[in-house]
Amino acid sequence: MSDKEGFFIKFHEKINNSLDDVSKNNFANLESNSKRVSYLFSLPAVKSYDLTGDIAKCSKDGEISEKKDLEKAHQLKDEGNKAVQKGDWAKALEFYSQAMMFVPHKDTDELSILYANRSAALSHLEQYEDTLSDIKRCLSLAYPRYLRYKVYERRARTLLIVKRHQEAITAFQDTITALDEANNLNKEKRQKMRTDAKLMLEILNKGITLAGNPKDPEPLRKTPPKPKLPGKNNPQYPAASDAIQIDYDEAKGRYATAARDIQAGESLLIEKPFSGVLLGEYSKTHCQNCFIKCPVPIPCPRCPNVIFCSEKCSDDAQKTYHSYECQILPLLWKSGCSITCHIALRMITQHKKDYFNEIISNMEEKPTGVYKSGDYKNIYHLVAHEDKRTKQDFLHRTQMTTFLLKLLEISGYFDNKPREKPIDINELKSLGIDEKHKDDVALIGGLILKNLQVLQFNAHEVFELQCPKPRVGNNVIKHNGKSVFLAGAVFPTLALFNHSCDPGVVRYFCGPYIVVRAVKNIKKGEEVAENYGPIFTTVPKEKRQADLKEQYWFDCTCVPCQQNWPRYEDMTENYMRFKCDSDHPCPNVIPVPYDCQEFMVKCGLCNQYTNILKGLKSLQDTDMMYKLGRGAMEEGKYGEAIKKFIEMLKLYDSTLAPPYKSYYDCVQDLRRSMLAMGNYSIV
Ligand SMILES: C[S@@+](CC[C@H](N)C(=O)[O-])C[C@H]1O[C@@H](n2cnc3c(N)ncnc32)[C@H](O)[C@@H]1O
Repeated sequence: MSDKEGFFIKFHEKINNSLDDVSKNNFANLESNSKRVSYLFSLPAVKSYDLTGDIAKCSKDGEISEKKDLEKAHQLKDEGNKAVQKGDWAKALEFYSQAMMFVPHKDTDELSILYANRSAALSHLEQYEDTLSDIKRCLSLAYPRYLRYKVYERRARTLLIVKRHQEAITAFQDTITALDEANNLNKEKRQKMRTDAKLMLEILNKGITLAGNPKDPEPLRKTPPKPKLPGKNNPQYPAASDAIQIDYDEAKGRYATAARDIQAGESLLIEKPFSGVLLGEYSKTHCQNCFIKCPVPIPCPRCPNVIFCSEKCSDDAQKTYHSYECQILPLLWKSGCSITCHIALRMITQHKKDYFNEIISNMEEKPTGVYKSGDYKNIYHLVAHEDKRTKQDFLHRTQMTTFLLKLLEISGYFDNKPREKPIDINELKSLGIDEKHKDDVALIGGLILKNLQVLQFNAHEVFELQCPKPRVGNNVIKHNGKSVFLAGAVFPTLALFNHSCDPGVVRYFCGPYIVVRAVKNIKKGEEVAENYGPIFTTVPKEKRQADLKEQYWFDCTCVPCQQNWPRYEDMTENYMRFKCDSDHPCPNVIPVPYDCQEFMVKCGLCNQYTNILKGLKSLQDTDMMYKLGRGAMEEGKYGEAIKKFIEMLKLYDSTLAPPYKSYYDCVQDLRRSMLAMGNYSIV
């Protein structure tokens, strides 16, 4: 194990080895999560466990977390200024952004200067909405009064470019007023700026009067709009459309089915995660709160560890989880614990302790009523397979819980007082938690242990497409992007969908929202299944089944598994799979060779005849449609491509039964075109 991997695995091994058989047996007899956690914490070997040795190995000079550091901020600002002198505005933007992350909270004047400098870089890079945002931030801080004329003038000129003339008038007026305090400017320069601003005011006022005093256009949106389901939502499961219904059976638990015929392309579910956590390696490039890439970040006021895309995301995080996680994040990352551990912790830090104290009394009752994505009780009742767990499994997860609880204690969570100062390694000399938090250990520890079990089966990866830089004059071709795993999250309604090796849906992300769309036509009453990893077109049945059993603890009985469908590369194209189109609905498939001379073929099941000529005629145009769809895709016209692929699937479905290659070519391209609608970044 390298230090880079952290100490979490070693920690488990050591704790495991330090427990005697009696303790392990006692533990095995415990019947609730909270008893398991409390018991482990009562053992001297656990209480006295010293974490400092483990941590020291993976921290530089015993430092656990990076601190705000004005000197470092100054160095980075200087680099930014040098980049400006070379005219490299993109580099300047990067350095100023990095510098901001290290400015201590109290040094608001320094931060305001960085915002002002960055607004200049953004203006040169023609990112006008960002320029205006940074100017606003700069002015809301302690930006020196004698310099304010500069940013007011930049604001005025930027507003002119984006044609917000009414606002530009105010900004020019502010420039003139601010010039009174510009005591660093010599008289002539000051006078010239004043005259220019007055002239602009005259021109603007005249223009606006002539145009009939029109309203300014709305600012351009920086964040993607919240996606919306077309049509009606399911009243019981509002994150899903009314085309989805949730059914239950003893063997499969809950699963989604089609409440009516669903057309390929339909949006079926849009949901925000109950909890989601960005991977540590993206904490300086993507928003901690909504996971979108942010080239113009705003820093956390207290730590240099994370960035946010907007004040809204920053506020959401600061008011909840991040105030507690701020100081413990580096330790969490360095420990090498999984993203699942971090989500289990976030599910706690996003609410105050009192919230859990209030809801715990009726937690075991099955939730009824509207299934809301923000309701912890729904998460608590997701599949955890508690009855199938071994004592070793419980012990392992309870050990994870002890570490997370220790971090919570250090974070100030139990005292409802977010920690301000960085962690001192000596605080980790013992894993034990102060006696006064005994009840918290039982309550919150029990919930973390439950979260860890639930997340094992119900968490999803959050990804974005990383697209290569386009050649000059080209569109960004997003379907060629690489899917990159950014974060982990739990989506409570999506977690009710079961798996199939031939899934009916695709999922992608718009900001923090997951969007689930049909990639096939699905008949009323049929299952709407998603995919947990292995797909029949690429992975052999034995491997799919083994992986699903190991990870999700079920035996897959989907149609491709039952009928042993061939992988894509093994699909033969020497016959077509006609659907029996007798008057009585018949599920049979009639294999017809390509060189078949007859046009009426008999079904071996219902003995009725199917007119294959009619079917072949309807498929005549599919080759051309596919070419057009692919062509649109290559030009980045994904809406057009999707339309063509959907039309094709309709024709295929009216005649042939999968699996066959051209059907999966079409489904695959439909899937790729839809993925291109989601989050992406240029690399
Ligand atoms: C994300 S949950 C899906 C919803 C779950 N059925 C429920 O009742 O809440 C994953 C779990 O559902 C069950 N499951 C998923 N797909 C299945 C399938 N194709 N057949 C049987 N069980 C399945 C397994 O128990 C799996 O661990």
